[in-house]
Amino acid sequence: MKSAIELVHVTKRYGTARGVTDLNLSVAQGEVFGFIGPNGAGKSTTIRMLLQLTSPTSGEIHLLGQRIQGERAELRRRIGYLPSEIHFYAEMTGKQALELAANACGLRLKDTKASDYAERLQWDMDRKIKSYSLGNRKKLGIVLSLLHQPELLILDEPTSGLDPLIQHEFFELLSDLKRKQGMTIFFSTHVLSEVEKLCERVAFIREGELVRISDVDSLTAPGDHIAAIRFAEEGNKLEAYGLLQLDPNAAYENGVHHLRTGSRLQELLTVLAEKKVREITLRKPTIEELFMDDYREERRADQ
Ligand SMILES: Nc1ncnc2c1ncn2[C@@H]1O[C@H](COP(=O)(O)OP(=O)(O)OP(=O)(O)O)[C@@H](O)[C@H]1O
Repeated sequence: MKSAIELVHVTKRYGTARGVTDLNLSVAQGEVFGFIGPNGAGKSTTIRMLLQLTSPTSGEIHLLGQRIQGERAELRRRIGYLPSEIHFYAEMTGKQALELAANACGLRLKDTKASDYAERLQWDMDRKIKSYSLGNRKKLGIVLSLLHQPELLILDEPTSGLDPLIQHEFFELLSDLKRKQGMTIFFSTHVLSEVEKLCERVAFIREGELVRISDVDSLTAPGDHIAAIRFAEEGNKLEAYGLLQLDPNAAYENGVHHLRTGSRLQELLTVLAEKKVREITLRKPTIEELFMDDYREERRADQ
């Protein structure tokens, strides 16, 4: 399959300061790809390079089959971008802002799908921008980013300010765009649970380096669960019942034993079969928890 984004040994330095270091990444056309990392990890730097707002210090970037080198206005027209913070002329209505943007792309607003998108997001484009809540500004930004039917959509922290219902509708819209138009979506966030809902693959970036790229579905092993157990017998049983041997990070809090089974679910069940259990819940680890594991392992390796 052709790639929509290809980073080859991409490094960006700001003077002597780190931006990102030796990124290698390939996003296929039509893929929804999550880009996750804490503040300062290098997400915005990477996005700025994809948008040709800044150049890499070294390495190559290919977008939609073309290498970025110098000014590529034609390529930019095929890309949609939703910035994390959006600023508009306050006295305009949303519709006027859309008209301005449509004209700049050589389009007439009524020939675009703007009103369909606005309806799906329950956004009233006739009000003045100065009256907008954060959520409404975001909605304007979303519609603007989609106005010219881009092949590649780059979203920087797209859901901040959206309430859960609208967020859900926005994700449905993105899934439709992928399914019906084969749009590639590159999605940066530090709200890790979002990528579970939307993305097929995810890359974790930290301190400017990619630490992991993985299919969202295969982030956890089949039997891997987070268990919360309350035994009939009171008190901390982590040692006595051998739970620390199953998971060295197991913890006891307010009468509940928390642990992660990893590949040892069967062993946990054997322990439980011999004890009186009052309550138990099992759930899959979230991406946050998986990410924490990467941190822990690295910290252990550093020590
Ligand atoms: N213009 C700049 N000049 C100097 N250093 C910069 C500049 N932009 C970013 N950096 C540095 O590059 C590193 C990566 O920052 P970046 O903004 O890309 O991270 P981020 O993952 O987008 O974080 P956030 O979620 O906070 O936006 C940081 O160490 C940051 O201080």
